[in-house]
Amino acid sequence: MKFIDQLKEKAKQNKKTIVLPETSDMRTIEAAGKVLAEGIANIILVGDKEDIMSRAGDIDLSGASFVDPKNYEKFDEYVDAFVEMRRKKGMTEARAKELLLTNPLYFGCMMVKQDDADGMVAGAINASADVLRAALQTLKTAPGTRIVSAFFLVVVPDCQYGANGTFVFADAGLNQSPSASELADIAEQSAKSFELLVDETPVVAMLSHSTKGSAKHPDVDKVIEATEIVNAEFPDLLCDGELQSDAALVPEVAASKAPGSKVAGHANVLVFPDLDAANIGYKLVQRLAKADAYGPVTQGIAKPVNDLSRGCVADDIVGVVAITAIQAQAQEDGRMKVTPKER
Ligand SMILES: CC(C)(COP(=O)(O)OP(=O)(O)OC[C@H]1O[C@@H](n2cnc3c(N)ncnc32)[C@H](O)[C@@H]1OP(=O)(O)O)[C@@H](O)C(=O)NCCC(=O)NCCS
Ligand SMILES: CC(=O)OP(=O)(O)O
Repeated sequence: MKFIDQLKEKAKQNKKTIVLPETSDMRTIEAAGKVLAEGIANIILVGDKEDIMSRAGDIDLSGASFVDPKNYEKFDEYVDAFVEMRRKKGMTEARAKELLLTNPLYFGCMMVKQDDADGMVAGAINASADVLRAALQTLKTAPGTRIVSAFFLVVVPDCQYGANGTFVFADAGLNQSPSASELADIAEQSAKSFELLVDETPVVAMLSHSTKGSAKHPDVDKVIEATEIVNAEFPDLLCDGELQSDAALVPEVAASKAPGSKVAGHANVLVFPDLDAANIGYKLVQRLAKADAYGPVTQGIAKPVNDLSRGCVADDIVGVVAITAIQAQAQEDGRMKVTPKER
């Protein structure tokens, strides 16, 4: 079975309700049809039902729910809740009304916040910053979480590295210049996400342009410090750094560059030193190695809201919907809990 089909099967076991706010986008409509046809999740489409149905053509959306902010019976409830939570940030009733009427990202996040949906997926037509800001402002971090971060689940065809070519790439979507402490949090979160989605032991490489002292630079020092934090706080987690990506992935290179490392040559969770490296890296692998790349999937938000690349195709959206449903169930079960140590 293809890896993505395993994720879909997992999602089907506990059918969740996922809201898709970007209904002016045909890939989103196509994805909604596929999710419904395959029984992966229940779908809420935000917008005018007639308009969406007319654009859907042959795509069967008969199983979807449609919610139009303009005439939704809970609209005023959402406005009140939004004002209440953002009052200290200067939110007024008029501004909240306007935002929830005109910006489907905020409306979708409020559906999740108010428990009318289990998760949201967007980002096919909106920039990541806009999707993530709406989620962070409304849903906030999960208890005990210091930072929210984002990863891609990358599935490389015909690849013997990682978990049969499956990897987590982090943080490829959110934190632009993480500190050593933030990188350590990203590593812990990413290991948990890998375990949840791939069902294999995470092997975490803290990536750098240096392997075990081969280069000296403050950027390298940051990765070394992050690795030390992870190893001190999570001694059971297989994590090593600083490693170049060839040393992280290829056993023969690992043997010469990082002899004795339990991680080098076997990594399946790749923690990049910053967003530039991670975002550029995942797109290169996606486009040059023809990998599937699902995400950016967030980790650490109180309830799952996941992003997409504007370059996505409908099947990417379907995959992220399945991942969102799995995360929602895991959060409900308390499987994603973190207990951060004081630093
Ligand atoms: C996500 C992002 C927009 C947040 O930016 P920001 O300037 O902190 O945005 P805001 O100030 O509006 O923050 C919104 C809220 O999120 C919180 N927040 C921001 N980053 C956070 C993080 N990593 N973890 C937890 N909360 C965070 C802020 O504290 C703020 O909370 P508040 O409004 O309740 O006080 C910004 O980090 C970003 O643009 N990241 C890069 C996204 C991107 O372009 N990715 C590349 C393509 S995938
Ligand atoms: C994740 C990402 O890079 O998003 P976009 O391609 O939309 O900028």
